[in-house]
Amino acid sequence: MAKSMHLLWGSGSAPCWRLMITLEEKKLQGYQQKLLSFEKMEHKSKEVLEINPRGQLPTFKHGENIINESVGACLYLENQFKSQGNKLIPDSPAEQALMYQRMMEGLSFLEKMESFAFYDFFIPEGERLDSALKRNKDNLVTELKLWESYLENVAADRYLAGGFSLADVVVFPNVAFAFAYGLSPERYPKLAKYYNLLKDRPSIKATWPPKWFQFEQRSESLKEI
Ligand SMILES: N[C@@H](CCC(=O)N[C@@H](CS)C(=O)NCC(=O)O)C(=O)O
Repeated sequence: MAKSMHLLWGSGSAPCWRLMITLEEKKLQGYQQKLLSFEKMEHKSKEVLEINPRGQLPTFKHGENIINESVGACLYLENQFKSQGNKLIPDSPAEQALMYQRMMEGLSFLEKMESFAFYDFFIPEGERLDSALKRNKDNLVTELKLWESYLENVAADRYLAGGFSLADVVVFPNVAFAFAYGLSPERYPKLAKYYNLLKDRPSIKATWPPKWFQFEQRSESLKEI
């Protein structure tokens, strides 16, 4: 089954990582995969563009079914392989609602983090403004405080929506990204606790990005947050 799956991915990409965690959780090891380099612009190669006209990673195919959007791919895999591996969508309506809520909020979380951490990369030199960077920083602090409150009662096997779920699949890579980029565990203790509770989970450990920083000088960019 997994042999008919093809994944093109990039190291340090949260969207790629969430899909790879899902593949592990659903016991779909053995899928075909290729690590591409963002620095070498391999995400814009013919190999990617043929499957994903956006030229983004992940690029994913199951047989003839193309599903490149990472959250869509995670939902697809959970639906196609419901009874295989770990169940990632809870049955209880209350937990399911919370899971979908946090899973989709995880996308805003990543966007806010990237808007600040990669400001210089996204905005050409002549267009950068201190005021815009400050606004992005303030937005990120507000966002991080929100997640601290969501994780108020985090404990072993009590994550974002109860047991481990697609909410964690989407959000954990963001949290790991934040700490990899220098976020202070003292200022964000609940996020740190969540990180420590999940970092050794087999699906997460097995797929940990071999390389975080495409741009070494940005590796401390969240230190002052
Ligand atoms: N919506 C996509 C976004 C994927 C995405 O943003 N990938 C980034 C790497 S993290 C990428 O390939 N960026 C290159 C580009 O957009 O040109 C998903 O969640 O799968």
